[in-house]
Amino acid sequence: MTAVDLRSSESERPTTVSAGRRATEPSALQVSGLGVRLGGREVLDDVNFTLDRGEFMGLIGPNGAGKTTTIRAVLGLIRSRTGEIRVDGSTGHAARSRIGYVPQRHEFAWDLPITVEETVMTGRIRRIGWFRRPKAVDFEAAAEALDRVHMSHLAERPVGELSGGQRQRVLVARALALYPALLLLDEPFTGLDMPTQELLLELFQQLSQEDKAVLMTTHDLVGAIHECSRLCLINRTIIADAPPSALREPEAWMRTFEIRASNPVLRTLGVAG
Ligand SMILES: Nc1ncnc2c1ncn2[C@@H]1O[C@H](COP(=O)(O)OP(=O)(O)OP(=O)(O)O)[C@@H](O)[C@H]1O
Repeated sequence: MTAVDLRSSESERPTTVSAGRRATEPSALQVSGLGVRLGGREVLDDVNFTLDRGEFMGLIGPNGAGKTTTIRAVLGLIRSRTGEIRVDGSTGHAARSRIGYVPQRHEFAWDLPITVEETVMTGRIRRIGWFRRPKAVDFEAAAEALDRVHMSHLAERPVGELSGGQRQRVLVARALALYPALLLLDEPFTGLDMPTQELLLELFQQLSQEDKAVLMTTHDLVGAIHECSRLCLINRTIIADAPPSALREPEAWMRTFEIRASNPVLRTLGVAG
């Protein structure tokens, strides 16, 4: 059985401090020399990056670049061939169990006969303990998380009845119910209308300003350039890692997406030569 975390809800809640890593504290996430082989192919090779609290990082690359694989490796869901992953300075399972993870929407079993609130509560299952009942602090955390995604009014609704945008918001609340210091988002905007994208984007930015570290994979390049504080361009390995303002030259984008200098997307991104 998973150990129950006895911390009170007060101690779980983060204090809001200014963004940026203090000299004495480890990075929220440190990926060093990560290599992953899947199906006999080298999917990731020597991937290196760090993510500090206060940062909102976009992990960007073409289909099959290894974005989801990177997230799955950080979560410990797949075995890496080389390298080391540290969460809050630790390689242990305990640190990983406090990562907030928002999977791609289709990965969740939406036909489960449970309500929105119960779905959010599944995000705290390790803390509650398997086969134990949630306590007042768990209900408080779930309510707070639902409130942050503006879904409190649908708490009693069966999840199977929700729209795509509402489902995405529930998945975000499920991750937030754990009060994570590190939040991993796998393509959170796919198929969402603009108001829902705006709501979530604003929330992710707020979370990073609340001293959380936020990592998002996305195919919305323009959105990432405008909204993320840092971008990692990946194609099997990290090709560039910098704030968007420092990625004004087309070469790194061309290498990452394997496109020519004449590709109009470069003009859309404002990086054409
Ligand atoms: N279980 C698996 N077995 C074999 N190969 C896999 C497996 N999972 C992923 N791959 C391969 O690993 C590579 C990286 O996949 P990954 O899903 O990480 O890419 P991605 O950057 O997230 O792509 P997308 O933008 O299409 O979601 C792909 O070539 C994919 O086919």
